[in-house]
Formats: sequence, structure tokens, C-alpha cells
Amino acid sequence: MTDIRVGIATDADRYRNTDDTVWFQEPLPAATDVVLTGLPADQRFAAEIDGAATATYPGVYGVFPLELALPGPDGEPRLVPCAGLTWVGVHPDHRRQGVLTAMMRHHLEQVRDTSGTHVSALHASEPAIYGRYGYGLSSLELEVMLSRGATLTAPGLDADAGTVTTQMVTITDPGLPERMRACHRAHAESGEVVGSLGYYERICVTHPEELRDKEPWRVLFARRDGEDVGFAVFRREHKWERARPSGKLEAWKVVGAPATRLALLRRLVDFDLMGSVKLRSISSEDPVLAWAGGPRGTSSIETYDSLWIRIVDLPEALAARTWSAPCDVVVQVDDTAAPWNDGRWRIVADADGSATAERTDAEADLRLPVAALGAAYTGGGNLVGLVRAGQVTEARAGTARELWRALRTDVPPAAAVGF
Ligand SMILES: CC(=O)SCCNC(=O)CCNC(=O)[C@H](O)C(C)(C)COP(=O)(O)OP(=O)(O)OC[C@H]1O[C@@H](n2cnc3c(N)ncnc32)[C@H](O)[C@@H]1OP(=O)(O)O
Repeated sequence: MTDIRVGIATDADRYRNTDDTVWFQEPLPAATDVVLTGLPADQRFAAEIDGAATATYPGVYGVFPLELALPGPDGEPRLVPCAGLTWVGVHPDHRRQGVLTAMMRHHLEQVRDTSGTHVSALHASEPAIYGRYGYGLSSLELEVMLSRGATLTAPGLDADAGTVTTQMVTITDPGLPERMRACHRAHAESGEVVGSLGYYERICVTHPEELRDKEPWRVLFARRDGEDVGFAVFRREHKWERARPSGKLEAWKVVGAPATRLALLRRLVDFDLMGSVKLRSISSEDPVLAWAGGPRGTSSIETYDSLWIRIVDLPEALAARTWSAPCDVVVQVDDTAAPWNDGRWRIVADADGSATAERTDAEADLRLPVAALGAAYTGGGNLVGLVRAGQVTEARAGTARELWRALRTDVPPAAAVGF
């Protein structure tokens, strides 16, 4: 059995070299501290094995300190701390020897022992990796293609959208990380994540090697009464076809209340010399689908998994959100990766939206993997659907519905930015 030790990665260059080897992209000439912008030194971890190469680590991972927007009182989201698992990579020489499993054990124990943080979240490179460690798919994201000049119809929002002005700046302009973060925090929807300042500083770092024939990322701020009320991060790619302008505009994220997003999108589909507009990180019930006239009103829609959530401290995590309806169920939770959650819990939610989870010896009404609770945590991940899929088992009929109705939200969780 290989002895794998996991701890702080003390050698930043070795950490970075490992990532370059795992992801096999064109290496950036930028200094290591620039490449690692936003990933705090005490949140970079590495796996060590005796006799391993010294230029790389056998495995690495990192954690972005994030806030997760949970369902809160009166439908307003509530931001809680969340560990954003990222930079996971195992050197090709050490794959399938349990390095990831050792790093995941380390991560879950770290989060459990961090005061105030009860959940971990990630975007998965491949969907088959993280379910075994208790992560559940909590939200979907759409990639929506619109044509230039697409009509976005929203009579109930026109007046409000009409009060928004837009201001286009370049991502390297001074003060943008602070502006974006403040605006994102103020307007995050339930299910989204908001980064610390370092996360937005990271977005604003521009490497010439990543630009090539594209312009630098731009930020379109939505302004009302002298305040930022939303923003879109986008860039255009120059293109001509048969002597006609066919530029491609890609929006990485559009932030703001619906009327603000409408104003931003109307501006994004109206840039000169464009042919198409690609909107990434669109929520599964984003109003843009209605504004465009339904799926066939767009040029195309692709669906991907967005945020995966892992409940690390079950009673604390469940108490941190506002519940949508009362429930009283005994749940057998299967959790091998975080055994402190494993076992039977009585979950009681009151009509005021508060909830408790307490250990019990009572017979279980429902049996589920902890990943199912992570999936349902922000209001997505339909537990009745998972019963139908054979991944959640009812001992007492109707209990999946009871728990699900207490967890679900009016609209599914919003798509979360990548990290
Ligand atoms: C949040 C993020 O950062 S996402 C980025 C994840 N990183 C990548 O995709 C980079 C390329 N891939 C890698 O670096 C590695 O292959 C990793 C990290 C995915 C897996 O690391 P390993 O050390 O090989 O995993 P480990 O040996 O601990 O495997 C544990 C189990 O997961 C399974 N597993 C690992 N990777 C995969 C995969 N990509 N697909 C399906 N199963 C997988 C293994 O088969 C093993 O299963 P078992 O317990 O039934 O035997």
C-alpha cells in the first residue's frame, strides 16, 4: 500500500508544474505568483509519496474561499461560506493509486474542521469522478446561442430595463475586481457562488497567450442612479464570411436582476459587426428562454452540469438555509467518504423555514446517498426524480416527496460561475 501524505504545498513552482503536466496546455511564461492569483497560499495542497519526482507533486488540489447563495428568508438568497474545490490533478505517473482519494479525505476533514464552513462545491472536469466522494449535481447551466439582433420580448420588464444604462470597460482597467465582486454579492441568485476579491483579481489577469486573435475580455456594467446593478463579462472575435461581418460575441456571465439582465442582453445582441452571440452559464430557468420565444427562438441550446455540492457537516449545513415547507422524516444517510455524516437523522423543518437534523435510532423513512442531499440542497436535485431513478429508496411512501417539497425552491438554482 503506497503511503500518500497530504498537506500544504510549500513549493509554488512544483505545484504549478504539476498543474501544467496534468492539464497539458501551452505553458504560460508569466511568473508563478501571477498564474496562482486568487488561490491563497494556505489553500494549495499537495500529495507526497516517497521517491516521487521533485519537479512535480504526485497530486495537487486547491480551495477558493467562496460564498454560496442559499435559499433565504422571503426568497432572498443568503450567502454562506463554502470551500470551492479546484485545481485537482494527479500526475499521470501516479494515477489510479488512490492519490485523489487521499486528497479528498484530507479536503473533507479540513472543511469539517473549519469553523463556519459546512459545504464544499466544485465544477467537475468529468462527471464520473465526484459522486463517489459525496458530491451531488445541484444545478445545470445552459449555453444559449442567439443571432445578432435577436428580439427579446418582456413587456412587464421594458419600463424597468429602460432605466438601465450600460458602460463598457476592459477587464484590465483599474478597480474592476472590487466593482464586480460588490455587484455580484449584491445580486447573486440562490445556487450561485461569489468569490473572494482574489477570485475577481484572477479573472482580470490577462495572459497574451490566451488572447491570440481575440480581444481582451470586456465588462459591460449595468448602471442605475449612479450605481452598478449588474454586469456582463464578454468578448468579441473578429470574423468575416463571404464579405459579410460574422463576428462572434461570447458572454461568460451575465449578472443582475431579470430587468437588468434584459437590458444587458439587449445591448449584447446589438454590437456592430457581429453574427452570433453565445451566452454561457445561463441558468436552467433563466428568463432569456422566455424572452427569446422558447428554445426554438434561440439558435441552439446545450445543457451541462454546473455546480456540484457536498454537504460536509450535515446538521449545520441543513440548518443554514431557509426551507420551503414543513417536513418530518427520518433519513438513512449513506456517507463513506465523510463517515461522521453516515447514519440515521431526523430532519424536521418548521413552517417558519427553520430546520434541524438530529441523530436518531428510529426506523428510517428514506434511504439516500449524501450526494442526493447535496444535489437538493439549494433547491434543485429532485428527490422524487431520484426515487424514480432508483438512487433514493423510500421505506415509507411519500417521504421523498415530503423532504423534496421542503427543500425545493420556486425556480431551480442558478448556474454558478466557473472556478
Ligand atoms: C474540481 C476539479 O478540480 S475537477 C478536475 C479534476 N482533474 C482532472 O480531471 C485532471 C486529469 N485527471 C486526473 O488528474 C486524475 O485522473 C483524477 C484526479 C481525476 C483521479 O485521480 P486518481 O488519483 O487517479 O484517482 P484515485 O486513484 O484516487 O481513484 C479513485 C476512484 O475514482 C475512479 N476514477 C478516478 N478518475 C476517474 C475518472 N476520470 N472517471 C471515472 N472514474 C474515475 C477510480 O477508478 C477509482 O475507482 P475505485 O475506487 O472504484 O477503484
